[in-house]
Amino acid sequence: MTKQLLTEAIVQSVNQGGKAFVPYIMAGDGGLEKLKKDILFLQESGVTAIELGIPFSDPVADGPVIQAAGERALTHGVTLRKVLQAIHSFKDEVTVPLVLMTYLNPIICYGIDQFVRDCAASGVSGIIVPDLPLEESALLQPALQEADIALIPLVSLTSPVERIEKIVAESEGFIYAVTVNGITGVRNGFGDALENHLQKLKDISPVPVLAGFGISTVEQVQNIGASVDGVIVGSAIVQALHEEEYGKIKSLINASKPTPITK
Ligand SMILES: O=P(O)(O)OC[C@@H](O)[C@@H](O)c1c[nH]c2ccccc12
Repeated sequence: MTKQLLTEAIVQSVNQGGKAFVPYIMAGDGGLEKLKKDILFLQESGVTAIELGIPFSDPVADGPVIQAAGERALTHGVTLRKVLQAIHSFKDEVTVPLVLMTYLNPIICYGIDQFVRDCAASGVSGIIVPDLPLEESALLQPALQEADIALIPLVSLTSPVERIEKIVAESEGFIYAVTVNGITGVRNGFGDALENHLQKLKDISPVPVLAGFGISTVEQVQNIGASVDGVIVGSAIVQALHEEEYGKIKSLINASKPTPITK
């Protein structure tokens, strides 16, 4: 699937009167056999796209829930290569865009060109590399361009305006607006400056803006979603999948759908 389809999927969720909902899952949490089941469950439950995390030994941006999921996946012997092979094996059944989230090191070990070719062959439409600074994006960009895969930029709350403008100008797929300073994980409140920040991003961005980090409840999906094109929910989904609380996942997804008119 191409990067245009990723953007279109988000736009479509918004045009239908709701918001995009993108769950983050840790590939291979519970073993790679479970990956297909998880992806198809989320797809059938109405998600817009799926962010697929690759387990890594040194996940510097990750909080305790995702770290623990990564460790479980690593115990199952999950690697970047195995994840790409797995999604390749069932790609004909996947209709939602997949965004791969991996740190830079596994990509370098894999070989950049081979990595991008294999992502394209497995139907990946975007990648997120949290430890790749904008200044180094040329490392991946030519190969990704060729393969029609988006490099999704992360914009933090503390990025200065000039930097945000630069990131936004080069953005593809969507912009990942990080809602808190710090690591991933469930949080109860957000800073006062958040709504303004998200609004500003939306005003200047040519691609959709999705907000992520610390979104774990139906209310947060609705409240944060209201300022942007959609939300990304990681830790809450990872935990619920681990505990097989499928109803909880469905209600989070439903919170992004158009609200029925009640008389
Ligand atoms: O877990 P949270 O707080 O819901 O945040 C989403 C996040 O988990 C997911 O997008 C993600 C997982 N690892 C990352 C590393 C960097 C940026 C983003 C991520």
